[in-house]
Amino acid sequence: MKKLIKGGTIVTAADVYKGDILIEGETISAIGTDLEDQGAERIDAVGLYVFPGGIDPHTHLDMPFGGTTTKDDFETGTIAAAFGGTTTVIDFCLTSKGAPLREAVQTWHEKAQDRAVIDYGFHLMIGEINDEVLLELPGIIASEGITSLKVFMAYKNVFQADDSTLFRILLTAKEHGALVMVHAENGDVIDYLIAKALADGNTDPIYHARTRPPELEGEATGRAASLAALADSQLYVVHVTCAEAVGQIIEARSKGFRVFGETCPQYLVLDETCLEKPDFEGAKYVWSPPLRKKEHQEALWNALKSGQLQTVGSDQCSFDFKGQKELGRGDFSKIPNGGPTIEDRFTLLYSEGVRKGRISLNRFVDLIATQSAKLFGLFPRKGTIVVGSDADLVLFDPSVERTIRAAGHHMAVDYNAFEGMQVTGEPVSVLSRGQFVIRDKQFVGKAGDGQYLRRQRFAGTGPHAAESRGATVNR
Ligand SMILES: NC(=O)NCCC(=O)O
Ligand SMILES: [Zn+2]
Ligand SMILES: [Zn+2]
Repeated sequence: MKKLIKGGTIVTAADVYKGDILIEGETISAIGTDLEDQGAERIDAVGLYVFPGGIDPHTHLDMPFGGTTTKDDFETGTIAAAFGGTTTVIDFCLTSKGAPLREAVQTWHEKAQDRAVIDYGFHLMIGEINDEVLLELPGIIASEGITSLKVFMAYKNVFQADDSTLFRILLTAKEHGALVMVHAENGDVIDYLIAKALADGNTDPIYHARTRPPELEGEATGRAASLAALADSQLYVVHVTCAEAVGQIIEARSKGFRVFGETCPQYLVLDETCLEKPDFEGAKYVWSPPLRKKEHQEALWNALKSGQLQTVGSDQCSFDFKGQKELGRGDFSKIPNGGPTIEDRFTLLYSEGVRKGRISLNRFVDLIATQSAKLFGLFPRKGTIVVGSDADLVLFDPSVERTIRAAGHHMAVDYNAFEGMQVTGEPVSVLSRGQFVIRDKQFVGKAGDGQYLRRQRFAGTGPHAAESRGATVNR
């Protein structure tokens, strides 16, 4: 049945205007003022913003880490995402050294396919490079539409790859039209600092931050950018936290290199003092890279505003405080890294960004959806509101004042990292490909309704540029 969204304020990365949206099947068939019902179900959006569904380019659902597995899987995680205004997630498919890449991709399909309530894609982690990997990769990029590859420069002896692997992946990515993503921290030096801290008896959560200083994120970011430039390839730095890393990205971009950056809500609103909370509560705030001193937040907001950082991902990676974060009592290095953020990403960016005058409404949409669609090969199917695009829409009430609480959230964890924060705005209804997933703040979707997304190759470079129809990114 057709649906007519009537009288809302439509917001894209370029425009803000009052209008109606007609949905036929899974896509938008008309946009205009005073559109006729034509037998469509009428949905009143007066007083609401109508945003494109959020795209979360950075999630870890059902992911093993540090001897345990994230609490949120593709069902609970995507339900929480939908409540929060996100209609697409791109999750990291982990691989194991020595095992075929296709096995890992198959495992990730099995985790997601009967559970996701919204659409999803995968990035592929590359931990080593050898003949098998080089043989398999082009086929996976082409047939699976996995057009982004992830390299960890930290987590020594677990995920960390060496510089030669990163460089060769950058070359391969250029050849086959993929975007290389890096977790940029100097894992070797961090490994030494952790061992030293523990040997000195410094075991509390705050030492997680002290052993991963911003200089080591800046250094790794600059190194990755230099290697990308040398390879004439494209680089996306995930979860940027500090002025040092932002500076490296700005410098690389000023020289014309294709270097992009993402930050996350936790780095914009929380700071290092959270790790000092008593009774081991600081463990709730252990992310890598760590939360920084408050002064770094200004550099992040400025870079989001000016376009030097392109996206805000959640880095959703949730572990219970009880039983999971507690694995690191007496040894901070054993605290599973990550936190629950998928549900609050959208509203936090609106509330802290738009409402506090740090970014415009258009920039909000660009950061929460459009740039991710462009960088990760989903535009214009997703990330905007145009005739022919998927009807992934968020009806958002900008006037609601509320307090974030674990008691009311939909993630499967026993705490919320933003507990007690006052925010303005709330998604009221969320549609994914024309179907309500959230209607009047109630979940009405179905596990398994989310579809796997084969994504286009990276836009604008290499022999595959012509395949990426019209997708320009903010350079
Ligand atoms: N960020 C974090 O602490 N956990 C998730 C894994 C990663 O992205 O490094
Ligand atoms: Zn990371
Ligand atoms: Zn991550």
